[in-house]
Amino acid sequence: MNKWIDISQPLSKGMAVWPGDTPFSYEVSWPYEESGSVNVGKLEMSTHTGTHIDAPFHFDNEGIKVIDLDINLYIGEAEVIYLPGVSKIGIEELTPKSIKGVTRLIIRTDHWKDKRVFPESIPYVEPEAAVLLAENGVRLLGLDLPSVDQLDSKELPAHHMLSKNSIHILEGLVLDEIEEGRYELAALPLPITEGDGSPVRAVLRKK
Ligand SMILES: N[C@@H](CC(=O)c1ccccc1NC=O)C(=O)O
Ligand SMILES: [Zn+2]
Ligand SMILES: [Zn+2]
Repeated sequence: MNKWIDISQPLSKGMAVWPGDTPFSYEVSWPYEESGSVNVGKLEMSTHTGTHIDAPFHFDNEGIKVIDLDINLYIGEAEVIYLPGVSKIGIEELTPKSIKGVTRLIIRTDHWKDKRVFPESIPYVEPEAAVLLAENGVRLLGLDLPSVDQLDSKELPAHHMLSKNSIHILEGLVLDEIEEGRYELAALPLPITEGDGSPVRAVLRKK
């Protein structure tokens, strides 16, 4: 049996977050010395920190929230494809890859090399690609990038087109060591009832 591989960014102080967003912080707010029996921690973070999923509510006031997401999307068979050096992820880039019948598609670009620094620009998903992905059966798209849209986009066309085509989004994966092929994926969101997104612990196991 193959081992599970962690493809999540460690959550730690000073980690890269979206410019202007809440920095990640963890502290022991009630230390052992005070409580007499336990350390109790306190977290403060953006829901879009590190490896995370977006709920449609993130980009649509009428969209569903994290608690309403189908957990079956985030566990199961996944296909990893490698698109090194691309400036966008469009029909042209996807056509050479066989993605027929793939429910969970994970794209390794290697574009975000130093995860300690937020990137200046990223390859983005072309809205038309969402239709092609949906036609092939994709329901979850995971990437080693902090967004599926250009970083300065206000309209977020890829987020909207993916969502319109029933494709959910998993961002900020660490895929440096992951070869193309068929895997099992688990990347479950936390049950944040009002959530617009959630950090996940994402793991892969080669099939
Ligand atoms: N769409 C990005 C996040 C994003 O756009 C964002 C995250 C935190 C603070 C501001 C953001 N966008 C602001 O224009 C994502 O899905 O992670
Ligand atoms: Zn996000
Ligand atoms: Zn996003």
